[in-house]
Amino acid sequence: MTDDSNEVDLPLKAIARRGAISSTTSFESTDGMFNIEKDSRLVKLFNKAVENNLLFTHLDENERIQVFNVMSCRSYSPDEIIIDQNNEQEYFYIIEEGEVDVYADDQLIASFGEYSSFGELALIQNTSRFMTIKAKTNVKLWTLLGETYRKILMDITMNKRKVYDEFLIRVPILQTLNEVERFIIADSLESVQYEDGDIVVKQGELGDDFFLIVEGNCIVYQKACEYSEGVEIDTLGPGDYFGEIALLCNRARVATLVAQGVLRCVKINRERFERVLGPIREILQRNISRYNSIISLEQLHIIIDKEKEDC
Ligand SMILES: Nc1ncnc2c1ncn2[C@@H]1O[C@@H]2COP(=O)(O)O[C@H]2[C@H]1O
Repeated sequence: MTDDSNEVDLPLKAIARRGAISSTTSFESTDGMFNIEKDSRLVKLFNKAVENNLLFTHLDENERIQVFNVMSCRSYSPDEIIIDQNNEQEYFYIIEEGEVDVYADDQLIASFGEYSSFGELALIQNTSRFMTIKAKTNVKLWTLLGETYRKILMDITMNKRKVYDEFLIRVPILQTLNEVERFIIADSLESVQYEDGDIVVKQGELGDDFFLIVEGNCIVYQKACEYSEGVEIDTLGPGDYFGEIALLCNRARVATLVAQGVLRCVKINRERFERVLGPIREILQRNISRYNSIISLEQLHIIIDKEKEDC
């Protein structure tokens, strides 16, 4: 095995680009490797390799990059053992070049090729993998120690809670929540940024996200019917929210929101919305009637109230 030393010689750089709210922490991985900022080609390769991996889908781009940056590169020749069954360290692997064979008690159980990832069990638990992995060809792969991944995840979570809590505590709609409820929301937030004129949500389209504005403003436009002109009906700013109607009422967006200058938001997807915003669902529903809307939102209320009765 050869450690690709050019990787280690690179200067230590910041591990994550700053998002709307992001936390950057430096880590020294437990296998002695430092953070090495990965170039865009590698980030693309890693993203592709983990695209169907559940353990990465809940991380946003910044968080994934923090994990990628502690991955170490190793090269192997054909037939070289990459890991043997009795090795106590647990790794997750991404193959950049070549192919590997996986054996359990000398039985070939799987083969993996370029851009594939394997060993994700190592990321969630601390048990022996009972697998021997052998290079089939010349192989270049990237490894992540399970322990390092778990530490990063813990640090990301703690940082995110701390950073977001300072924001969430000032959001009017969340005033009734306690600290634990705010932490649950913080864990689910993803930061997004829009440039001046960007359409964030569009009337008539289906949507899956609920937004809180961190910084900047957006203008709310609405049209009375499909063919009429959009009319400016409101402006939203820091601490305001939008996008709840599509999620609460399971219907298309009732307004178009356009960024005015740089707009920084955090968003929660549909799947998490129900779970984390349950405690303020009723307030959100009640507030819909306060909108200065040019289309009737009464109908929506009838639907919501009916749903409540049915429950
Ligand atoms: N006056 C308004 N009328 C309707 N929706 C509004 C208004 N002001 C802000 N909005 C938000 O615009 C959002 C557009 O997407 P949704 O329909 O999901 O949810 C809507 C509300 O959150």
